[in-house]
Amino acid sequence: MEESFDLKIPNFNLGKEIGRGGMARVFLGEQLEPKRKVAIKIVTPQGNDPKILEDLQKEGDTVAQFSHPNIVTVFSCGVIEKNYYLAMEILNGGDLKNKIDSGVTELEAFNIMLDMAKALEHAHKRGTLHRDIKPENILFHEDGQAVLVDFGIAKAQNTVSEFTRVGAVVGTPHYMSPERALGKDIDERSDLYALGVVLYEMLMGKKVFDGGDTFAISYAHVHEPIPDLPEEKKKYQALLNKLLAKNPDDRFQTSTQLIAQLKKYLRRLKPVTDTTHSFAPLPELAALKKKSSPLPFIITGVVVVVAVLLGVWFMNQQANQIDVNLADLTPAQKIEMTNKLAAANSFFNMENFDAAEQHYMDILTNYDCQEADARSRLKIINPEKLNQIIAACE
Ligand SMILES: Nc1ncnc2c1ncn2[C@@H]1O[C@H](COP(=O)(O)OP(=O)(O)OP(=O)(O)O)[C@@H](O)[C@H]1O
Repeated sequence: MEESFDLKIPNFNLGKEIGRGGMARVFLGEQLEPKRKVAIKIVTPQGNDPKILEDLQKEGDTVAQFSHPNIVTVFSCGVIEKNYYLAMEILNGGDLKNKIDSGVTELEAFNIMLDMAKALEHAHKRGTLHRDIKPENILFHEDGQAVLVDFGIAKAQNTVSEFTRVGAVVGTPHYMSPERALGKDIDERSDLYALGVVLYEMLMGKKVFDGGDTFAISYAHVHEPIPDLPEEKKKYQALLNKLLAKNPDDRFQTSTQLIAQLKKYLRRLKPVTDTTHSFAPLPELAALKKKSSPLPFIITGVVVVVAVLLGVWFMNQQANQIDVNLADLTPAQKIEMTNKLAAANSFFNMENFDAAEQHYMDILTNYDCQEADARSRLKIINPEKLNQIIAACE
């Protein structure tokens, strides 16, 4: 892909083409003052629609105001001879689409999610939606940091009718929220839905709804149930369900809420990625559960783990903040929680305190209503409360 493009942009030299999208071509280039290497995207709207150029310019100006490590840095933008150009930093670590093709670890997936949620938080707080979250628009620096690109294109494409756009311009309805597929107004929760689709794809290596034409896929986003993750990834099902809820009111309402949740998952993923066994599925759980009641071990385990973790600090806290809404647990959830308690106990019994603590945290994260950070979450581990939970599950 070494084609050149004969367009004179003041203060820039255009180099070779490095990529091509639905409406745009991207070139390497050089800014003359201040001197630096740049990537230059050039959009030539079909039919030279001045409204599209106007929208692109508006969004380019908006994104140029952003200053965030996970949003592409824009140096300059403008319209020249009915072409829109955008000069930006070069991102030469590839895109997420390619990364998914070669396999993404769970830790990588959650780091990318966190980077993207932070990018969206920055944009949303400034009143800008992305509207076209997809793996192709998530690029990487060489060091692996994920960067969100393509805000301007997304907004401008909205000037075209949704389905025309999907069919003819963007070419994919795969990341489209149900409300968007229905032609309703969208807000930041629509971007978060799309990010949920990206999470599914990173975890499973395939799209959440695929097959059929644009309308079939859009229909699936509106009506088809969220697929079940396989057993070894079940721990992410609740997060996925919240991201991909059909009703925006059932999703994370803000990127900030999502960030808090992702940090919890990352805290649990990070220490265990090198020791595989800690997060591994536990096929022996059912047997363990039959052999012994976890109750006495849990109580002892919790006391020791908490004491080790928090020591005197914890002893000074009167922890009684947990608000487990047992009435809301389904029978299946109760069984799942009992299994988790058995797992926590068995790790504790094997003196694998790290893994035990991971499981206790998992239980608390999934079955309490607190949104506090890990420190205050640890405060709420107290034997009496866990005792009540266990009793209610038996
Ligand atoms: N800042 C950049 N640095 C390096 N490569 C880039 C940069 N921006 C885009 N590219 C690459 O240029 C190609 C085209 O980019 P573009 O954003 O138009 O693609 P796209 O998102 O696939 O298209 P569309 O948004 O129309 O579906 C992609 O391969 C992309 O990875």
